Amino acid sequence: MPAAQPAPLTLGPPATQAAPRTIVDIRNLTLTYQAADHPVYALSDVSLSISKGDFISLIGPSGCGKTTLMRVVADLEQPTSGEVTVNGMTPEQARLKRAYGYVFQAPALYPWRSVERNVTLPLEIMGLPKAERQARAREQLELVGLAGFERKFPWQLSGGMQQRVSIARALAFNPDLLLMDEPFGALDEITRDHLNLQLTRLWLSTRKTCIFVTHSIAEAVFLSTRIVVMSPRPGRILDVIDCDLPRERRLDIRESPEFQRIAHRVREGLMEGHSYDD
Ligand SMILES: Nc1ncnc2c1ncn2[C@@H]1O[C@H](COP(=O)(O)OP(=O)(O)OP(=O)(O)O)[C@@H](O)[C@H]1O
Repeated sequence: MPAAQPAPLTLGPPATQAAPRTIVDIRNLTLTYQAADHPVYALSDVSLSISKGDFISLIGPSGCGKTTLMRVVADLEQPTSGEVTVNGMTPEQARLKRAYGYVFQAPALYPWRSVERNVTLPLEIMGLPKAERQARAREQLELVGLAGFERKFPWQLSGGMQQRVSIARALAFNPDLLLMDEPFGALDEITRDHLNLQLTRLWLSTRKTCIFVTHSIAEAVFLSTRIVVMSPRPGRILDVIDCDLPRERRLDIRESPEFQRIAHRVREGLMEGHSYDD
């Protein structure tokens, strides 16, 4: 009998175990924050199942709980009631196993570390050898179109480039799931178009499961396989819309009748849940 091999570094379920098709399962999730003087009803009875390879956008009015929902999946908030599993694990287990990468609204890079050393930071914490850290960082920086920028510092890059560095950092430890909280919200429209294109290519080549928060209907339709439309607070799911456009998307798909039809349905959902009287 061959000698037992040392266990490989597990970044998700063990390789021998077939990956579960459902990556994120949310059942009857309710979350109430206890603010100083009153409860804040952030989420009410949210149920959603996200399959491997899905690109899900969460869209809804400001304050409807989109970030809260992502933070529950990431084990950064605890639900008041309901169940959430990530890769078949509790959010806490998934966090400890580094099952997801998280991209915040602002790039949150360390200004004193080079681009490469920002990307290698989570790998340093995991204790990977230097050569492997560098190889992985270079690979991820190439994926986000930043090959050649390894030695630059964040302050030498544009906002869009900084956000690409934070995506590379989130991908560096090869998580199954990528959580992105309005990563392009602060960028101008042309840069945003460019990053949307790059993100679809990245998603196509890596087949990561993505949850993406946005306020832009066009961005949601362009990127997603499914769009989750949420109501004003307390956030509930109003509609889940399949985006059955071809997976390989160019920007001019936005002119197509099918794209317009989906965008219209998202807009209708948002208007239905929202009062515009004031
Ligand atoms: N730690 C907290 N304590 C109390 N209330 C909170 C806390 N975090 C968020 N909230 C409130 O919960 C609600 C949902 O917030 P959340 O940030 O999830 O909304 P959002 O849909 O992501 O908003 P936006 O689109 O503006 O980013 C808001 O009313 C917010 O003020």
